[in-house]
Amino acid sequence: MRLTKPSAFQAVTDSFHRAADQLGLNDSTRELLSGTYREIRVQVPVRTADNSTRIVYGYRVQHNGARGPYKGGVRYHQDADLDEVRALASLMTWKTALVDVPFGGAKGGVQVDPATLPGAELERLTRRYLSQVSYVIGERRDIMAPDMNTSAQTMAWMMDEYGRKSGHTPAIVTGKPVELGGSHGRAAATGRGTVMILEQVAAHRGWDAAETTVAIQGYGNVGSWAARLAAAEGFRVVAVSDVRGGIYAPGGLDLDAVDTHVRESGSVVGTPGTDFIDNDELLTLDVTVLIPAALGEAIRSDNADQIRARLVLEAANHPVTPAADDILADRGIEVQPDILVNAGGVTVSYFEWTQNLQEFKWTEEQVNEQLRRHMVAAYTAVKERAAAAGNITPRQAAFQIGVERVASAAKLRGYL
Ligand SMILES: NC(=O)C1=CN([C@@H]2O[C@H](COP(=O)(O)OP(=O)(O)OC[C@H]3O[C@@H](n4cnc5c(N)ncnc54)[C@H](O)[C@@H]3O)[C@@H](O)[C@H]2O)C=CC1
Ligand SMILES: O=C(O)CCC(=O)C(=O)O
Repeated sequence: MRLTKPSAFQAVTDSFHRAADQLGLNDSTRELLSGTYREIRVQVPVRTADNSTRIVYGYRVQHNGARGPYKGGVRYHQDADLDEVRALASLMTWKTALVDVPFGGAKGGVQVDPATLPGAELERLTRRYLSQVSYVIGERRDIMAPDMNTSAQTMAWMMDEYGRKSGHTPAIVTGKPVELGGSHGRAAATGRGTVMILEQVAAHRGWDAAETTVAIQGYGNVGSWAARLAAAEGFRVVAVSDVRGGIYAPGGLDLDAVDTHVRESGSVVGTPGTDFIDNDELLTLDVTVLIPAALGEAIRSDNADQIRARLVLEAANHPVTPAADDILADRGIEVQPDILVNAGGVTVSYFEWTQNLQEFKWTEEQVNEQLRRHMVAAYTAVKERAAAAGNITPRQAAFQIGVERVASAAKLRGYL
């Protein structure tokens, strides 16, 4: 029984400790892997349109680099504090290990609501943040990428700013525009990886795609690509949402109409032919599959017993708290974990990085084929580990695999 709400970092570390118990890790290994290697907080002064200065705070947390350079996105959000960034950085360590790309784990955050930064302020903030953290990053040290409220444009500004001091260095960030050395397929990769996992589970369970209904919270980069690609594979996407609310059409959404409405109005809400639902209602719809693809901790102990989906695919990072995870497991609802489901993004980031280092471009077909190879291998490893252990969840199996690989690399390097 948990009496106080754990912080985000404590919550994701809970999964690490469960894996560490199951693997029988010794104390020094546990201490090394549960902590972070380096955390920096920087002041980011931003000159505003009225010629005053606004100070915001940015973070970069490098969690573990045993398997390769630190790797992870940068989030702009008013709640992106050090604890949240730490939590997200640690997830990157287990994620890169699980999908077997040669990176460690890191994450960045700037604690600001980007909607409050008009015009050129967002670019000035991005350049200043990059410059403040430039002492700890590098194309073979720590490589950034987009996350919530950051985009290919943000990465273009970061690459350009880094290049002012260090010379043209495309591999310093991934998720760049294709014209600047970004990889074909990176924009869609996290949503595509999510749908690859959906296909695997559906095949395993014998679900017919047309009968499989899907609700998605969040219609940004990840959620919108997951929706479009799931629909393209024949799944029935019945509900999507964004920060302003959600839309529902039991027969299936017309996603072209949704995209047109988003382009014109900035929100999914009000798409013709749909009913309004709020985000709480979306989470508790009677659907086959629920895909949280927005913020962390969307599913908590206060709403976990109302979830009616048979499968939760964690496209967002840490969308299910540990207490909610236990409730869902007790209720027989399968949860496929973030470090597997949303790993398509960092996998294609790895392909982008290698393309940049080799100064060579892959086709989109090559990218998607290699992405499928990594995603299916990771899914299969998780399924087999869970089956062999008998009584562990996919999350526990995924963490066991990730933690085992990082512990092994740390030992081989002589850290332990
Ligand atoms: N972009 C990427 O490649 C990856 C992203 N992720 C995770 O996926 C999630 C979504 O990221 P992106 O799609 O990149 O962000 P995004 O900024 O492109 O889109 C976020 C979406 O969530 C909605 N949203 C924000 N606050 C909300 C709230 N309180 N309730 C409901 N909806 C809300 C926004 O309106 C928007 O539709 C995050 O948890 C992120 O960490 C994970 C792996 C890679
Ligand atoms: O593409 C990347 O390097 C990192 C993506 C990310 O931040 C994540 O997987 O949470």
